[in-house]
Amino acid sequence: MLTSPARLLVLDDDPDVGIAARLLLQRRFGEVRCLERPTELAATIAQWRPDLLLLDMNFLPGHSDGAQGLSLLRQLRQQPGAPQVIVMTAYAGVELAVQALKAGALDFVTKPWDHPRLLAAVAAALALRDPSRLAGAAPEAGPPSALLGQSPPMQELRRLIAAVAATDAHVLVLGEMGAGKELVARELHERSPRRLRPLLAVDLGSLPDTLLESELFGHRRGSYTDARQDRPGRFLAAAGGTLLLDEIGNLSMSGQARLLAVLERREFTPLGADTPLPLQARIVSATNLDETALFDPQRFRPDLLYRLNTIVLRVPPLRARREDIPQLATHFLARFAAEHGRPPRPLSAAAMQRLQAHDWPGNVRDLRQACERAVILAPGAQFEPADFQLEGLVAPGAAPAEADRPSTGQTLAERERAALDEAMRLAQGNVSEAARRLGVSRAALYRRLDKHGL
Ligand SMILES: Nc1ncnc2c1ncn2[C@@H]1O[C@H](COP(=O)(O)OP(=O)(O)OP(=O)(O)O)[C@@H](O)[C@H]1O
Repeated sequence: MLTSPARLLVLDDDPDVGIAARLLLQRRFGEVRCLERPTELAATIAQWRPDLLLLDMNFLPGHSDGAQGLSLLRQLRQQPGAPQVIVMTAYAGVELAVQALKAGALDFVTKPWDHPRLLAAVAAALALRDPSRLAGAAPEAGPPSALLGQSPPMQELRRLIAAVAATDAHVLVLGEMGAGKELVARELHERSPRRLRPLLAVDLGSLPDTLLESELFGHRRGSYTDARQDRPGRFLAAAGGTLLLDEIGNLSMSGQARLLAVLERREFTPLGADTPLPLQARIVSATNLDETALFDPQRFRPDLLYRLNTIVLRVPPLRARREDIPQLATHFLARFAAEHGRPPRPLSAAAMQRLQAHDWPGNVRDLRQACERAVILAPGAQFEPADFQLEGLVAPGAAPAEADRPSTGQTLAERERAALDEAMRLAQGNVSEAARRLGVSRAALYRRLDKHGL
């Protein structure tokens, strides 16, 4: 898509910086003008109306505290219609970056800059101002979708993702474990103007209450005994990008209260800091709690839910979209064959039927794992039903084969425990390896091991 060229203004007392910025940015984004003195800034903005200002933080020789840049930034924020600002400094510590963001900068880069980093920051800033620029500014940045499945519910989900991606609305992703909630959050980020900034995820289920604020809000050096240096929290690190709050349903009541305060005020205060910072990350939250539990006020604050669920994306369980199974299975089998150095092999018709008939209580993650196991263990030239070891399978209208007969009365919890046991055994106790085999994060595995007392 063609978009109108952007207007970029660079203010830096070093003319070489202006030349370098023009060489890098002009061809890609539009016109670049350079100023060396802050006194020319107001008139240039008024007359030329730039979309974005790249602002040096120090103009007087020997100064490195960024005070001049900060003061200019504050003045600019008072002016309606002023451009977005990315600050540049050779002396960026977290301290100055934090102050600049607090004063209203959208982002910061250090000099000498890293080209991809500066290009990404500029593209993201322009896209935030005008999402239609994204396609023209960085066509290679949008990867093909990783979210497979052409069933009607998946098509509907994709349509919703496309519709909300360009907005800043908070999104709540609901679905059973392993259904693809994190992948949906990634897809949302990748389709959004924020995709050139980070997508960060915090697993609230494994984060103790005591670490919640430091992790999300960050802290200043000395704010508590172990805080030896400043640490930007996730809210700050995801500025301009997306923050996925995973397992939000596991957040304690006090954690819920603290999160609510941030979302209401759209600002947060790092531990030990005096003034708040603006919340510039888009919040996407996810949970596998079912909706009855989530709407239980004893468990989850309705006022927080109301903030989080501006848009709700429901990821259907795999058993509700069995027509997606062939595509997913074929994809996983090919991928794991390549990964494990095995030749590609077809699925027999019986195996495909078997996979489609299975209920997949652990959803796509289960299917993925069954496919990896089959790739490693299957002896024949094609995959047969028994290669997937689907104990517990009851194909509708069909008696299960002897080898696949369900182990009597096993509950989901028992099967989860058995899967954990098996993964830990195969990984010889190595948690990272076991987590990889199960397709979950280390934190999620620890939580589940803990739940089962393993
Ligand atoms: N539609 C899909 N297409 C391709 N891969 C998928 C799809 N859905 C899920 N997966 C894969 O299945 C695995 C589980 O997905 P994901 O981690 O997104 O699930 P989740 O719902 O967030 O799980 P949990 O609730 O346990 O955290 C991942 O490896 C993911 O890449």
